[in-house]
Amino acid sequence: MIGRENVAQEKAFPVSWDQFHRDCRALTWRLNEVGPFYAIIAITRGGLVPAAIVARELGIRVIDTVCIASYDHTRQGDLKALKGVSAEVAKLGGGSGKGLLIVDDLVDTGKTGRLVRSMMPDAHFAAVYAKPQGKPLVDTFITEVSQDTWIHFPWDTALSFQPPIRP
Ligand SMILES: O=P(O)(O)OC[C@H]1O[C@H](OP(=O)(O)OP(=O)(O)O)[C@H](O)[C@@H]1O
Ligand SMILES: Nc1nc2[nH]cnc2c(=O)[nH]1
Ligand SMILES: [Mg+2]
Repeated sequence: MIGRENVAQEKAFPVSWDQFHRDCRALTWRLNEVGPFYAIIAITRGGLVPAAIVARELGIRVIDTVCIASYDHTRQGDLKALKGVSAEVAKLGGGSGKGLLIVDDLVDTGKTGRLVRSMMPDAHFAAVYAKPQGKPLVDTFITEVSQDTWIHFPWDTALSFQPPIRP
């Protein structure tokens, strides 16, 4: 079990729906230069949201999932691959993943990315956000945040009252 408490001075990086949508569009502009892709593989669950946006922008209708569980809120446990890519989509990628696009919301330590890459070594791996440890695993990303930053996604958060800076 890797505890996030090992990471000193955690900073918060809240992302709104609007910002996330814009960052996904920016990611797609970059991916459009690299494709075309036969299919998108979303790493669940966080990758489902950017995968839908990227698929819409690139006109891709074949979408599969690789289901990985590792974090229990902010603590990372052992990685569990709950579901791999379907035989049909694996065939499109010729067994090595060539021409397939893997999408996730972020790479942090890179453990999830490494596992998925081992399943499809020639696939293109894109994430919206990247931390330094995970960055070498992704082919395309949009925004880098420091390793001691926790990204708060809009599907995990809600608007709430903030006390004023000067009480
Ligand atoms: O680079 P790593 O340190 O492996 O972390 C990155 C992974 O962690 C989060 O998923 P999580 O396991 O929390 O599951 P979820 O997508 O279902 O929320 C995130 O969506 C990435 O998939
Ligand atoms: N929401 C969220 N999940 C993560 N999983 C690994 N790192 C992060 C992060 O910074 N934010
Ligand atoms: Mg995830």
